[in-house]
Amino acid sequence: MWVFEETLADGSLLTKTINERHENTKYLPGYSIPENVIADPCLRSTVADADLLVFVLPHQFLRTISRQITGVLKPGARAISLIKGLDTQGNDIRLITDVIRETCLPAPASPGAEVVPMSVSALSGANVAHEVAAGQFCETTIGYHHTTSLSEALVWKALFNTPVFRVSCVPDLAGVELCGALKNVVALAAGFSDGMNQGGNTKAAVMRIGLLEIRDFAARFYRGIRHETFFESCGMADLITSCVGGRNWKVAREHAATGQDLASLEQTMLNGQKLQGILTAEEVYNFLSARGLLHSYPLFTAVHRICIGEIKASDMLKHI
Ligand SMILES: NC(=O)c1ccc[n+]([C@@H]2O[C@H](COP(=O)([O-])OP(=O)(O)OC[C@H]3O[C@@H](n4cnc5c(N)ncnc54)[C@H](O)[C@@H]3O)[C@@H](O)[C@H]2O)c1
Ligand SMILES: O=P(O)(O)OC[C@H](O)CO
Repeated sequence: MWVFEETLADGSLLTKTINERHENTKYLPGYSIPENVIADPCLRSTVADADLLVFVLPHQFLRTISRQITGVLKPGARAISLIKGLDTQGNDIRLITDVIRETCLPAPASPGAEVVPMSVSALSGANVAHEVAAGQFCETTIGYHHTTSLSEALVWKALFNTPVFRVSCVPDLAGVELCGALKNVVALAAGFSDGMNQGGNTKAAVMRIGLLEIRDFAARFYRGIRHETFFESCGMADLITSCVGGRNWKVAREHAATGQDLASLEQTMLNGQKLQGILTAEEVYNFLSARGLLHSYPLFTAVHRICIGEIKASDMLKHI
């Protein structure tokens, strides 16, 4: 397991602490990591011989790591993304799995041979990390490209599925990824609603409107989106858990209740963890704005405007 190296508050290195204590004391304190998982600060040596690569890091760091590993990966290696976010190029939005496929290239099978890009799937679901680590039952969804075969996804299912982590596979890669990324924007909206002391009816309305915007966005801009995907764990279920106890929800609630700015709250409340919703709201806003479509996504638009201080959280409901 590659771990971004950090010096902890007591002066020790994060990788050394993980390997000696078998616990990630900064990001997942209180849970044991199996002894066969070794934290390695060297990205290239970690990935060099891997047949299966699991990408799970805040999406803003992906392009930096892909630059370091391209050409090092084993020919025939496959990847799966657990990242909930999007990538932007100017005013264009890219799926994270596309970025991995295009920028993390394997070495050629023999000198001079054509480089064959990796097959990349996505896993996303109602999977708040500490609950998964505690072994509480949950479900998750693996999305594979609708033009490829189920056998690709079954490799990943064999790796991830357990009696308490139940995996379903759907031939809708874009749908699974978009649900995972866009629910973070809706979770911010739900947090603003709760922070303003609105009740369950209002929050339910915010979540419903948010789910419609997610579905509309996916269907408008991507091919092969399946209606059923929104009822998988990656859809409705992740939206619910994120709006009930996720970090985006928590920080947004605090912002609406106290008026403190979101960036400082992210720092003080999350101890180095990152909010994905603020960045995703900005990316989606720029993408929609460039296409003259902000009016079709009032909730996504209002969330970004609140994040940049253009409107107040207390005015959100007027805008949606
Ligand atoms: N935490 C959850 O409950 C959860 C659940 C499901 C999916 N996800 C998704 O998984 C992805 C990662 O989330 P997370 O919660 O593990 O991370 P996080 O938000 O807790 O961010 C901290 C992580 O970022 C790493 N990091 C810090 N600086 C870095 C850098 N410069 N380069 C590379 N890595 C750096 C840290 O080592 C640490 O692993 C996100 O897309 C998130 O949406 C998270
Ligand atoms: O804590 P959040 O808001 O990043 O959400 C965590 C997971 O994505 C929930 O499935």
